[in-house]
Amino acid sequence: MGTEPATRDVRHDARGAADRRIPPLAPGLRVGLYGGSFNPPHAAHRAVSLLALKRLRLDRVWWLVTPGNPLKDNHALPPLAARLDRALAMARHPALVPTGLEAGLGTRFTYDTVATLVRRYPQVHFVWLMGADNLASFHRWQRWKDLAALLPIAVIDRAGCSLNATATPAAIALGRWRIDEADAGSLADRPAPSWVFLHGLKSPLSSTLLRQRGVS
Ligand SMILES: Nc1ncnc2c1ncn2[C@@H]1O[C@H](COP(=O)(O)OP(=O)(O)OP(=O)(O)O)[C@@H](O)[C@H]1O
Ligand SMILES: O=C(O)c1ccc[n+]([C@@H]2O[C@H](COP(=O)([O-])O)[C@@H](O)[C@H]2O)c1
Repeated sequence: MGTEPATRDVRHDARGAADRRIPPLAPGLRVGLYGGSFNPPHAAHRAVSLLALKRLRLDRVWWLVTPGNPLKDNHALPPLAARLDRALAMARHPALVPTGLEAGLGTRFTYDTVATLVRRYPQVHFVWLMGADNLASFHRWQRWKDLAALLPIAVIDRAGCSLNATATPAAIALGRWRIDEADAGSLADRPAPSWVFLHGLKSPLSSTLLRQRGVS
């Protein structure tokens, strides 16, 4: 009886460590990196991932559940372990892999995370995935031009964002490296910078909406 809480803590710590590890990787794999707060995860996260898997011909999509978006106020952000548990429940697909690896690496800025991964796994084809709203604020991300030079990027259309997403500072600055959507299947093999805007998903779902409805 007296040892029960301690035993539970040990198990929790072991789980926590596993959650923060880099998932298994083989050379040549095509891996989408899909960063997010996932507060809470929702069906559009899954739909974006499945669209990217198919259209970009990826082998996996890792959901990088962030310790905290550097541009957001995170005071009410639930703990990483809780968001990861919900992400695992939402993903329900062998190729969708929620992970807390940024907490394990000790990185918070996407540039630092991606720089670490591409350096450690030079034979893996990583692609950054994000919704169109993030393209609109991308020019405020730390070292965003350097990030765009590290790996190809796919931007997925989002309800309310598509009209102006491609007229934003980052989209204009990176304009000459945009490829045709018809060539999306080759994005993972291309040298960076290279990016594509994927239409075909216009989900109005958001974590904000779910929190407002009290669903989270
Ligand atoms: N409906 C959607 N369509 C396309 N992309 C989406 C959609 N919802 C989320 N994303 C993308 O998923 C990634 C993770 O997003 P996040 O976890 O912040 O969810 P969110 O719904 O945008 O949350 P919040 O409303 O709290 O900002 C981001 O790149 C975001 O642009
Ligand atoms: O690196 C940055 O400067 C940076 C600024 C804003 C957001 N990001 C990343 O963008 C991803 C999407 O965040 P969010 O909160 O919109 O889901 C997530 O992985 C964040 O860490 C990264």
